[in-house]
Amino acid sequence: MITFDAVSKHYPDGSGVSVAVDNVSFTVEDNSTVVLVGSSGSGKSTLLSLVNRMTDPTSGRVLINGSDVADTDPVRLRRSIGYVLQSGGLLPHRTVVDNVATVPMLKGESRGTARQKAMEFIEVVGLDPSVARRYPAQLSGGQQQRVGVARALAGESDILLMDEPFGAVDPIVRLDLQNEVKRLQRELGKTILFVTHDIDEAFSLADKVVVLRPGGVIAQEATPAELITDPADEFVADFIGLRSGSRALRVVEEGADRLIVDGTGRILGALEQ
Ligand SMILES: Nc1ncnc2c1ncn2[C@@H]1O[C@H](COP(=O)(O)OP(=O)(O)OP(=O)(O)O)[C@@H](O)[C@H]1O
Repeated sequence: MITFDAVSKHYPDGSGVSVAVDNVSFTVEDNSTVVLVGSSGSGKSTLLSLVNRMTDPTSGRVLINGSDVADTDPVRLRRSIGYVLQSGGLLPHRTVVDNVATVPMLKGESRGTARQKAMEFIEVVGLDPSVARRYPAQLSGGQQQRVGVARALAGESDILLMDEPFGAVDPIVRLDLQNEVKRLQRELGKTILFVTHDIDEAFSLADKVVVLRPGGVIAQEATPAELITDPADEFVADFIGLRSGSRALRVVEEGADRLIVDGTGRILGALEQ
């Protein structure tokens, strides 16, 4: 479980400070996916970077399974947490298998064992084993992102941090990758903190969505169904697009069921009773 406990992060800004995250508290339960959404600059990436200590908070604490990350060596912490970035972050001069094997090797596995493990994760993310000997530049964008996910999984951490991981791939591949993340979460029981600008992606992946407003403040923390049926205020309703175009979502009662329907009449899902 990841716990943000009254976390703030300020950066020096000329003569004053700029507030990236302001007194944020929420938890990511084990085996669940929490998605952070919010306008640009609302502190989403900063919140992720506080978990693996790429940044330290100005005040407050981030806890993993009850232990303050401030008490863990940052390098060890980073090796123990999977991190997937939009750019993929693959090493261009290493083959796919060696990219994925990097973390197991850093953790002390022999090259042979690390490569064997890497091959397993390459298959877990749905890549053909034949891509293992290629270099990142010889892969499509979607394949590169799968390698990024495989590399994050190869650390064998329960926790995955994903910062706009599918922002640069086309919509069809993106759907595919989202389904892959859902499958991995189900099958491998991961605890995932995910950042996206895409509200459909958030609704598709999240057990819980945290909507941030400018200034790094939580506007609402809720399940997708709660956000749709009971947005906290106009900012949230506008942000999730409740009142615009084809996304004008509404709840329709159909006998005993409560269905979520979009502006074109398409049924998107059913609310739990
Ligand atoms: N290293 C830094 N030094 C100074 N200010 C920073 C630094 N990193 C982030 N900020 C500021 O903190 C605020 C939050 O940034 P952050 O990248 O967390 O937002 P975000 O919600 O992820 O944005 P985006 O959606 O555009 O990626 C922004 O105002 C940003 O300019």
